[in-house]
Amino acid sequence: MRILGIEGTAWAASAAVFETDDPDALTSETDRTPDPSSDHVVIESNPYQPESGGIHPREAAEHMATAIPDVVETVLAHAAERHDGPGPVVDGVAFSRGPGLGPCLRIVGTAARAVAQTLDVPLLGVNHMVAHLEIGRYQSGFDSPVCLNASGANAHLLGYHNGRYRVLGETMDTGVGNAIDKFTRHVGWSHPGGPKVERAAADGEYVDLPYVVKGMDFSFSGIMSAAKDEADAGTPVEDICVGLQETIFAMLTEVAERALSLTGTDELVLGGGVGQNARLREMLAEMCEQRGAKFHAPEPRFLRDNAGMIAVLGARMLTAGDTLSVEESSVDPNFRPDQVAVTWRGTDESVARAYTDDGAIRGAEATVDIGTDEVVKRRVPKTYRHADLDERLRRERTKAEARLTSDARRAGVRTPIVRDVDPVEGVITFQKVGDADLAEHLTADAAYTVGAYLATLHEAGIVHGDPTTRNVRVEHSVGGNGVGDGRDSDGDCGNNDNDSDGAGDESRVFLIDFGLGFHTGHVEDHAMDLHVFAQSVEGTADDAKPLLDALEAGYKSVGSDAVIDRLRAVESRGRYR
Ligand SMILES: C[C@@H](O)[C@H](NC(=O)OP(=O)(O)OC[C@H]1O[C@@H](n2cnc3c(N)ncnc32)[C@H](O)[C@@H]1O)C(=O)O
Ligand SMILES: Nc1ncnc2c1ncn2[C@@H]1O[C@H](COP(=O)(O)OP(=O)(O)OP(=O)(O)O)[C@@H](O)[C@H]1O
Ligand SMILES: [Fe+2]
Repeated sequence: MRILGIEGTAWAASAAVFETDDPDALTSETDRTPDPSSDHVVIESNPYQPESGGIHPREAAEHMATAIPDVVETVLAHAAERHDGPGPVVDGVAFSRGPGLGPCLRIVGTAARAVAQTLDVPLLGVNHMVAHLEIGRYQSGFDSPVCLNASGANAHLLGYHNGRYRVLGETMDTGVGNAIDKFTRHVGWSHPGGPKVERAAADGEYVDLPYVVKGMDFSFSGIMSAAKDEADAGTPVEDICVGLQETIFAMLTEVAERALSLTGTDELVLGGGVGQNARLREMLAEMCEQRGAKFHAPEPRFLRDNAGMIAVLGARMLTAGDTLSVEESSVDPNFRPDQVAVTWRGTDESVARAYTDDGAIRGAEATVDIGTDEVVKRRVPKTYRHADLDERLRRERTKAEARLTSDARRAGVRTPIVRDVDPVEGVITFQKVGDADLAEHLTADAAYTVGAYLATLHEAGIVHGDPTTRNVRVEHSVGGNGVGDGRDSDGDCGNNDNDSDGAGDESRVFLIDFGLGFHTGHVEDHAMDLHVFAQSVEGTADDAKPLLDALEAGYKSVGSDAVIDRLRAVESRGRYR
């Protein structure tokens, strides 16, 4: 099978030919794994370089209009050389349908339709973000990895579950590359800024900048304005570049680790143009090595925007029969990866793995030793982080966790009693609560209680900061070794797994892990708590809807509708900026 790929979402006018002798290995229908060493990919790219400022959509589209026909012609000539026998030189034409800049996408779409019609071969509409992740899965042979997409206009964590790629976490404002590029424009450097930051950082000293993660979501607006302020105040630019790399990439590495921890998988792949940065790759590799997880980063030509990844995913789609008619082949500038019906993978595959409790538990942040009635949580140094940043985060979070765990209990939310705190060493001793994580026994009742608990916190001006299904403990089996009176809401001491009367069950649910929490009265922060919990449910539950309905019902039983309204706004925000 030979596929032509065409890419042109923003800056890279690119065409590629992908050829494989074993197309069946590209779908889950067979047990075979693709063998990249015997496949063949050529990529021909022509980048658009703005004269000044960032990418201008109209100029970029003009670039596509002249460059796309050339790169397509070059790779088709290559395909013709490799082709023997009758029939068309390629078996399908794959193109980036979105996300991206509308004017650029339309040119790519038109070119793809024209070639497909001339050759009389099928058209394959590829989601660019899913292509950024599938190229890493293809090359690594990993089964069901978490994928960190670190590109210009995007930044998110994806995991496959139940026929779709779920967004486990993402930027709440700009993409990671765009954030870096905005800073470099501010200091007068030409586009793209990412590689220049990497070069400058080689000669700089670390400076502290704001670090913002909320569960597996994160935001760059605070750090970017602080970086600009530092530049305006005369801090050497190379020092700010070190601060930016160390802070932003530590944030991405932390959320990637949290996604590994939440899903239980031990495979991570990297995608996107910022993935070319050696420091980011080094941090991710180190984190994975220390957790015993496997890590794969494709080589740079497959990380930055390129048609090779489009052609490889196009081949998977053609093998699965996932073709587009010309009439339905319109482009979509806001095409989200979680909108894609993943036809080339089995519905029973999942990023979520069975959870095994073997004594010492490895969370994303800490190691936790579980005793008979005590739990010792140690924030061990993370060697992938700059030592100053590491020290600051461990100290701040240990203090916040001890204080907020107690504040939350005073506000009426069940949390473990804090028995001892050592902020310098980053160690807290807690009472042991529950006998399982909510992730293992996810019921509507418990989700209702989590909703009510979060609202109670918010009413008291506290946000949890990381309310995932692994940061809620439940008393699952009566007579287990957790605390509480062992009765469910019906008072019948029954197993609660199938008991979803929507009434909640406060005696058996506990919130833990307040290390990312803080005091705030902002509706936006409150809505983010709900969003973080909802994402963790969506990433792993087979049927998330009843659980999310229960969550909201529980929230409304205590909290304000304004927060639910804001949650809707958070969910619907266009994130491709
Ligand atoms: C939708 C699509 O058009 C978009 N594409 C895109 O953003 O191009 P990509 O090639 O994935 O990433 C470009 C970004 O990658 C950054 N970049 C490139 N090399 C870098 C490096 N060594 N260090 C840091 N950033 C780097 C650039 O500054 C730029 O912001 C996307 O994937 O989000
Ligand atoms: N007080 C407690 N009682 C019972 N189990 C606990 C307690 N504290 C932690 N655990 C167990 O240890 C696991 C990890 O704890 P915790 O979430 O606090 O660590 P973490 O490293 O911050 O995790 P992450 O950042 O991945 O959420 C929990 O999911 C839970 O199973
Ligand atoms: Fe991209």
